[in-house]
Amino acid sequence: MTTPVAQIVDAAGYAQAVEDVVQAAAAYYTDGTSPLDDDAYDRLVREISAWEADHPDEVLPGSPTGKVAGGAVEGDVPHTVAMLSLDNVFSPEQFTAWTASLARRIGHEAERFSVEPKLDGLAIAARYTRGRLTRLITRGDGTAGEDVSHTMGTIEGLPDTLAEPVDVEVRGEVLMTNAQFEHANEVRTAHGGQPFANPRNAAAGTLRAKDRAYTVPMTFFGYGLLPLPGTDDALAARLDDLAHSELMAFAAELGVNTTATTPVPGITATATADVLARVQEIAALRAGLPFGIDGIVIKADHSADQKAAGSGSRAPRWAIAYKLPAVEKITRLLDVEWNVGRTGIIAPRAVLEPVEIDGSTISYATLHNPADITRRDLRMGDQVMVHRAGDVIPRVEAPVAHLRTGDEKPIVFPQECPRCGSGIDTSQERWRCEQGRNCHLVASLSYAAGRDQLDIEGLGATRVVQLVEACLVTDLSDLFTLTRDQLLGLDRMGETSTDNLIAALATARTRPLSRVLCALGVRGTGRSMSRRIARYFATMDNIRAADADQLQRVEGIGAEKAPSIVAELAELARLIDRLAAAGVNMTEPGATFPPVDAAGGTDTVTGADDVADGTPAAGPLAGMTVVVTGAMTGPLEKRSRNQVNELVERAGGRSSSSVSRKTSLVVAGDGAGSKRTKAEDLGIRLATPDEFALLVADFLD
Ligand SMILES: NC(=O)c1ccc[n+]([C@@H]2O[C@H](COP(=O)([O-])OP(=O)(O)OC[C@H]3O[C@@H](n4cnc5c(N)ncnc54)[C@H](O)[C@@H]3O)[C@@H](O)[C@H]2O)c1
Ligand SMILES: [Zn+2]
Repeated sequence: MTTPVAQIVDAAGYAQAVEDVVQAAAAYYTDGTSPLDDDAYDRLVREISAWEADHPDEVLPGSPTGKVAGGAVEGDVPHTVAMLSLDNVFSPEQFTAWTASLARRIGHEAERFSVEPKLDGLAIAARYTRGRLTRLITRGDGTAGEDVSHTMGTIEGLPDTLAEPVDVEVRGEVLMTNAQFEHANEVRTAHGGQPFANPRNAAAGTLRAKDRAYTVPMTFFGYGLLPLPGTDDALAARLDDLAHSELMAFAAELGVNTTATTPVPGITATATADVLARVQEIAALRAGLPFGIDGIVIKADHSADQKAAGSGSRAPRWAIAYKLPAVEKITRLLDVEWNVGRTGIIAPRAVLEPVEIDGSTISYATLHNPADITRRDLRMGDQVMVHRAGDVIPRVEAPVAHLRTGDEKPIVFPQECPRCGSGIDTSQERWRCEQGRNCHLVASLSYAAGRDQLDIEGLGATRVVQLVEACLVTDLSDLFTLTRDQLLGLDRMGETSTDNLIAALATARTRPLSRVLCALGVRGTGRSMSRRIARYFATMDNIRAADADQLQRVEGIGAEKAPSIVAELAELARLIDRLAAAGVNMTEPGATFPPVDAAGGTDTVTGADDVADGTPAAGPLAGMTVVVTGAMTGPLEKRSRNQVNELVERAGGRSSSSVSRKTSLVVAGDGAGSKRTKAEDLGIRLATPDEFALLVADFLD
C-alpha cells in the first residue's frame, strides 16, 4: 500500500511493528478491513521475524510469528483437531529443499503428493451430524473458532444434507467468486453500506456479520475430511487411513464441493518435476479463474506420511503453500479519464498513483463503465484495491472504504462526448457517443474546421453533425465538393447561410499548407509543429516524400515522433490526394525547399538550429526568437495567440512560449506578468503590440 513498510531498526520499531501486524490481522480475519494489502502485511511479518532472529531474547509475547492468524483472533468453540495455517515456499528451489527436509523427517521420500489450488478465502469447519449440517466454525486461533452457523444455507457447495447420514467434519475454504463479490458489493452499497475492498475481505466480513438485512451467497471448497467424536468406529478408522486425494473423492461423493471440483482440480504426483509442472500450470491459469488463488498447496498424500511428519504449532509439516506473487495492491485513484473507442463507446479509465504489482508498474486500470463506478461507490482520491494477474488489463477491484479520510470527491461523469462534443446515449450500461462510429469523423471534421486549422466560418459542431448524418461528408475532402443544392437541402440552411458556407470553404481551400497539415490531425503535429514542418518542406509532396530521418531535421521532431508522423501521413495518403484533387492548397507561401539559411547556403543535416527549423532567410525577424505575451491591442487586437505566432514565423522569426536567454524579443501586451519581468531581468528587448505591428507591417494579412 502507499504507506511504506518501515524497516525495523530498534526495539521500539519492533514493538510498533508487532502492534501494527496484530491490529491488521485482527481486522483482516474479523471483518476484512485491514489497512494493509497482503504484500505489505507479509513484508512487515518478515521484518519482525528477521528482527526476532537477531534478538531472540527480546521477542514479545504478543508477537504474531509462529501463531495461527498471528495470534490476533480467538474463538470459543474448540476444534477437535487443531486447524492450522501453512508454511510457505516461493521458488522451485525452496520447494525442492522442503521435500528433502520432509524426506529426512519421515525417513524416506514422500510416497506421493497432492497438488491443489490455494484458495484465497477463509478456513471453515463444517460439522455434519447424521448427514445434516449442524454447525459452522471459523479457524480462530487454531484451537478454537467462532460459531458462524448463521451463514448456513448461504454457502454454495456446502449442502444442508450429505448423500450419506454420516457424522463428519468437512474443512475447507469459504470464498466469494468474482461474480459473487460484484453482487455482494452491489447489494451492500444499495443498503447504504460501504463496499468491500476485495473478495477475500468480503467473505471475511460476510461470514462474521450477523443480523444483516440481506444475505449474499458465498462458495465453499473442501480440502479436509475428518471424523467427529460421534463418528462410528469403522468410518473413523477409514477416514484416518485414506490418503488426502481419496478423502477428497469421498467428500465429493457426499455432495460437497472440493479442491477436486474447482476449474484447476487437485491432482496427485510423485516426482518433484511433475509437482512443479502442475504448479506452473495452475499459476498460468490463475488470471482466468472465477475466484482468487494465492498459491498452490502441496501435501504429502498418504496418511502414513502425514502422521510420520506431524505438525508444528502453526502449520503441519506434511504440507506447504507454494505462494504466487501478490496480484493486488492498494494505491490511490488520482483521476478518471474518459476515452472514446472506435465505435463511440465512452469508457472510463482509472489513473492511479503508480504501484508495482508482480514486477510491473501500474498507472492505469479499467473501470468498465459508469454504472460500475456507481456500483462500487468509487470516489476521486480513494485508496483502491488494484488487481493485476498475468497479462490481463489491471482493474480497480473496489475502494478501500475504511481508509477514507473524508476528502474524497465524487467522480464527475461527462455530460457530452469528450471527443466530439455530441450528446451521450446513456440508456445502456456502456455509454456511447450519439454519433457512434461517426464520432471520430465529427470530431476530426470539427477540429479541421477550427480557427487554428482551416478556420471555416459557419461550420460549427452542429453543422458538422448535420452533414455527417446526411451522409454528405464521409471525410474531410468531401467538404470541398459540397454543392449549393446539397446544402440547401439541409434543415435550417437558407440561401445566405449556404452562400456564406460555400464562400468560407473557398477561402479554406487557399489556406497555407501549415494549416492544411494541422487540419489532418496527425498526432504530434499541432499548430506550431505543423508550421515548422510546412516551412521546412514548403510543399505537401516534399513532406510526403520525406522519410523519418529527413523529418527529424525539423526542430522538435525526434527519433520517436518522426516515424509515427511518416506512418500516419502514409495512412492519410488517399485523403490527401482527394484534398489536392478538390483544389486545396498544398504549398507554404514564402517557403522554399530545400530551405535556404540566413547566409544563403542550403541546409545540411548538421545545419544550424534556425536553418533546421526551416526559418526563411527573409523577414524583419530573421534569426530571432520571439515570445508573445499579454493582451494584443491595436492592429493585432483581433488575433489569437496562435495567429500572432504565425505572424512571427511569416516574418522570419521563431515563436516560443517561454522567455530564456535565447529569446531575442518579447512582445508584451497588457497584463504580461511574469514573462515581462523575466525579460526585464535578463535584459531582453521588449516591444508593445503596436511597436511590434509596425515591425512586421509588411506581413500583416
Ligand atoms: N492484509 C492483512 O492485513 C493480512 C492480515 C493477516 C493475514 N494476511 C494474509 O494471510 C496470510 C496468512 O494467513 P493464513 O495463515 O490465514 O493463511 P495462509 O494463506 O498462510 O495459508 C493457510 C490457509 O490456507 C487456506 N487454504 C487454501 N487452500 C487450501 C488447501 N487447498 N489446502 C489447505 N489449506 C488451504 C486455509 O484456510 C489455511 O488456513 C498472510 O500471508 C497474508 O497474506 C493479510
Ligand atoms: Zn463523440
